[in-house]
Amino acid sequence: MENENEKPRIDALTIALEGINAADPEKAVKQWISLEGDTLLLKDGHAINVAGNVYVVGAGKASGGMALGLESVLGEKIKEGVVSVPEEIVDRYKLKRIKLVGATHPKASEKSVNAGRLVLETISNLKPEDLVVALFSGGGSALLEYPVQGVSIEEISDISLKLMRRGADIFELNTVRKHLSMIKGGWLARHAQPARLVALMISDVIGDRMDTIASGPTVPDPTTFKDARDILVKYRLWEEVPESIKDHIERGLKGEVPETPKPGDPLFSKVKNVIIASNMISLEAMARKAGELGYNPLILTSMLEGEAREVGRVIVSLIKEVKRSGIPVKPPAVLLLGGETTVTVRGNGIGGRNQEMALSIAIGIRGLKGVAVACIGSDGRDGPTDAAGAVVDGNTYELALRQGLKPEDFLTNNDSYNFFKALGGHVKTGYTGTNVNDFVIAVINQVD
Ligand SMILES: Nc1ncnc2c1ncn2[C@@H]1O[C@H](COP(=O)(O)OP(=O)(O)OP(=O)(O)O)[C@@H](O)[C@H]1O
Ligand SMILES: O=C(O)[C@H](O)CO
Ligand SMILES: [Mg+2]
Repeated sequence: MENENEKPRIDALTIALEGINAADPEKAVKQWISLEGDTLLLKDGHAINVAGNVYVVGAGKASGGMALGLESVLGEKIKEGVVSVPEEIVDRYKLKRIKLVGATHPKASEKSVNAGRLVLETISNLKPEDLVVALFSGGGSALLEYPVQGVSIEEISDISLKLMRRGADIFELNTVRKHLSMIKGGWLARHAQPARLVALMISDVIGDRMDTIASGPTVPDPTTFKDARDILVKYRLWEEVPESIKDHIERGLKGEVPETPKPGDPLFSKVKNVIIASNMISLEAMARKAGELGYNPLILTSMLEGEAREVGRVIVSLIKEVKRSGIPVKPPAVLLLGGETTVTVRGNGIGGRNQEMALSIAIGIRGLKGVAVACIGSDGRDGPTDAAGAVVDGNTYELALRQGLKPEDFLTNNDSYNFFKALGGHVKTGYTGTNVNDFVIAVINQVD
């Protein structure tokens, strides 16, 4: 019967929206900070005097919403601010004190350097009583840059693209970018001296390493010029990099140019870095919502990685075990996973890692009663499509066959978008304005 899956589908979507809501940039800032007289209070109890001027800087796809939240808390306290966002959304937020500048992502450009120049100018020649509030989120590395002397932004964006295409992960990519920048890797914090600095971050990085989020402009950098060189060697790019980049890294290796500021550097005694939204924070919010809906929630991970279709098969095995033996959690249950899978695209179809995972799960849960799974990209864009992801249940497979759609064929062709377009099941949120990676919500009732 179909209606036994209707409620799980609706509940899966309700829970998913709770996860996106928990990562809302404006709300997250307002939940994390408050102003009492001349004291800025953080949710973790940290208190900062704001008797001096307050300057705001930042960059990232969610940083416009963060700026909106900050203005509503600090208002007139803010003397001035510059935050870099994707040029497509630069007019989306109406701000009074903070200037949004449009730059480019995922490829950095002169617009990113312009934003970098404005940011550095904003926090130059400050006083000890001044406060800098930094707002960083995913996409910040491309949106904000100020290259080291002698290296061009084109050279940085070209080597970044080559590293991505050769499979470098975000930690490796940002290790290289930190060593070619006057902002990344803690340099922004040094530039802000002698003012105090609070950095609020929305994490799109698996494991939430703060030195990697937007390449950590305010965070001590444990990586070195040697790490950067080794990464370029690992991806067979050391012989290909422009002379300017090779020369700078070699001078860094010889100590002729300064290393990025390291953990333990006294400058960070006046810096406070906090993550105000992340995949785990959203998973915890979704677990609370699942509990309110009467389910036993279980968070399994916020660090999910691997080939989407294979990860889907593992999730199917977890669902079947819950139904069969109530292990690791008794039904009615909700399993919650987060992270960022990958897709090796071989076919000529259209899709995204969340839609592909949902299709793989639909194949595996065929015939299960009372089971629905939603796979969602929190930024609202799954792959080059207008869907955030998809929701499937134990009937999806049969429904597809009845319409002459063979799920396995669409999976083989990496054509998940067209599968859900034909059958239904797309989740469309529009651009959410945040990015804390992907969510999987598996709702499991015990109806048989
Ligand atoms: N036909 C397809 N089917 C499944 N996945 C695809 C397909 N085409 C592209 N992809 C996947 O979509 C990914 C790009 O998705 P997306 O644009 O959401 O990137 P992202 O990592 O989320 O970047 P951002 O942080 O900017 O959102 C690629 O890494 C690729 O693996
Ligand atoms: O901009 C970046 O570096 C990535 O989105 C990780 O935060
Ligand atoms: Mg995305």
